[in-house]
Amino acid sequence: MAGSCNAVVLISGSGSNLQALIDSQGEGNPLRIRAVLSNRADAYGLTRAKNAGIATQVLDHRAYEGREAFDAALMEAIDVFRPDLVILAGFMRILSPAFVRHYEGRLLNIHPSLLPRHKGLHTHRRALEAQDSEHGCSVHFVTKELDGGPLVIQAVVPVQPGDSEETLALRVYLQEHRIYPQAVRWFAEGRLRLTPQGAVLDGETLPATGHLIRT
Ligand SMILES: Nc1nc2c(c(=O)[nH]1)N[C@@H](CN(C=O)c1ccc(C(=O)N[C@@H](CCC(=O)O)C(=O)O)cc1)CN2
Ligand SMILES: NCC(=O)N[C@@H]1O[C@H](COP(=O)([O-])[O-])[C@@H](O)[C@H]1O
Repeated sequence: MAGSCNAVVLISGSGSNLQALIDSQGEGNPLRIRAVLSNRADAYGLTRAKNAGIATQVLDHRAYEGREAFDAALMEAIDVFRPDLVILAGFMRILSPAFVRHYEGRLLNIHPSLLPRHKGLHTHRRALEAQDSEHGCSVHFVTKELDGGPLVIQAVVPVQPGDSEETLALRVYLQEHRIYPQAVRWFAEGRLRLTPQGAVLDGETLPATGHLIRT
């Protein structure tokens, strides 16, 4: 990664986290997003990438016979760009063990909950149904355990009386757009890495929560 950190971003939807990462480039940040790949052709994130002059490609998972076949095609498409880092930014497919093995240690994800609470989908609704007083978002290294990889950063947001899924999601999004660019920049600068002991930042193993931010 001499000088710059080549990244490929995987999306499935709006791409607001992708936009935050695009906007974080430059100003001494070694991050260089070389391509954006989506499993959905209607993902608005593809438009964001094109507007930023970034290469895009769609691989529709429904066109493949099973998860492993899709993941094999995805790896082939990703490796064309020889990435130092693969970033999941609202990518809504569970990745096979073969995919994770291939990229482990250079594969990050952002999840809209305070992991390990509310792994999986529909996290804002589940936080409200559980009457959680706090919610938030987590950046983690991706492992074969779904949403179970070592945490890098978490941002905590309060759940407010009368919150709907939409109002809570907006509050979480604001923090996602802060913590993901920060975590990615740490990796791009060579400060963040995955070890058997967990996520390590500047030589120090991070706590189980990762770097915790309270808003
Ligand atoms: N092996 C891993 N794969 C993925 C991880 C991970 O930690 N390990 N993180 C997810 C991201 N994610 C939550 O942060 C997530 C994405 C998708 C799903 C899911 O159930 N997907 C369904 C399809 C849903 C759809 O198409 O709308 C599926 O793949 O069958 C759960 C969690 C990314 N992958
Ligand atoms: N389990 C994965 C998951 O739910 N990821 C979530 O999808 C949204 C994508 O928004 P975006 O496309 O605007 O970045 C984000 O809230 C992200 O945390």
